[in-house]
Amino acid sequence: MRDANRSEAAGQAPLLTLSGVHTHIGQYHILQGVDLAVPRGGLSVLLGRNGAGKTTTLRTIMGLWKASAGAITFDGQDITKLATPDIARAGIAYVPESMAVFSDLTVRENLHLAARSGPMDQARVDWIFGFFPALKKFWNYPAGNLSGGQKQMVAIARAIVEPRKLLLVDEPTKGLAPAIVQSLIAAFRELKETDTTILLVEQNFNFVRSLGDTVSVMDDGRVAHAGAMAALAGDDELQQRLLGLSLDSHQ
Ligand SMILES: Nc1ncnc2c1ncn2[C@@H]1O[C@H](COP(=O)(O)OP(=O)(O)OP(=O)(O)O)[C@@H](O)[C@H]1O
Repeated sequence: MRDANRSEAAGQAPLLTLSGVHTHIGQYHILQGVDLAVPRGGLSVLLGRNGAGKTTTLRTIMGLWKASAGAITFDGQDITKLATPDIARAGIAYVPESMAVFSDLTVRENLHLAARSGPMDQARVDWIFGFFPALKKFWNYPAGNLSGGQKQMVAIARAIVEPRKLLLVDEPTKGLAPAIVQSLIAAFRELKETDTTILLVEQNFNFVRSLGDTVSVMDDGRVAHAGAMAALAGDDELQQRLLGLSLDSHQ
């Protein structure tokens, strides 16, 4: 996001707010009062060790799990009780960890299927090529032939082939080789420049330390820390305290 816009955003209400959100999955009480704010226009990161509740938070925002208490407000609208298709229509796109990509279809066909309101808008496709140039190169190739990082780009492109206000991405680096992670960092950097608001779930701190504007760290179904990424990135002791084991195992 450009600096002028970023300082403008500083005075604005967050695009997405979770206040005291609880989620039960069956008999398990997973989210235990999540407070989270995603500012407009930047890249926010949700960190935390395995099982902290990051994926459950994304799924609760999307209405795939229903919040049992608390409120979720998106762009001024209470979306806590909306059905998932209505939440998507309100302007939130979700890229799950499993990357919803059709391997047998070409990159073009993958994006075409994701454009629900009609034919793809060529100007928007060109905009996507601007930050994911690999997709232009492999436009007519089966998506199954692409590398893991490129498939991740197809999954993200599918989510934003139609305009969205907020993009939720769950652990895009999972299982990817370091060189491919580098190309994803470059792609996210370009995507940020387009002013798309992004909430990125990650365990790989090195992937997000230079990308994130703000960061929230989850532990045991709650947000244990929230602030500027620059503050966490520059404070080794805070990283150790908040991320401890997950940092050790992912560096
Ligand atoms: N379908 C389910 N049924 C029961 N428990 C679940 C289910 N899905 C998640 N959980 C539990 O909820 C807790 C939070 O899981 P979640 O996937 O949200 O964590 P996470 O922070 O995304 O972890 P990871 O980084 O491992 O994906 C974990 O203890 C997990 O075992």
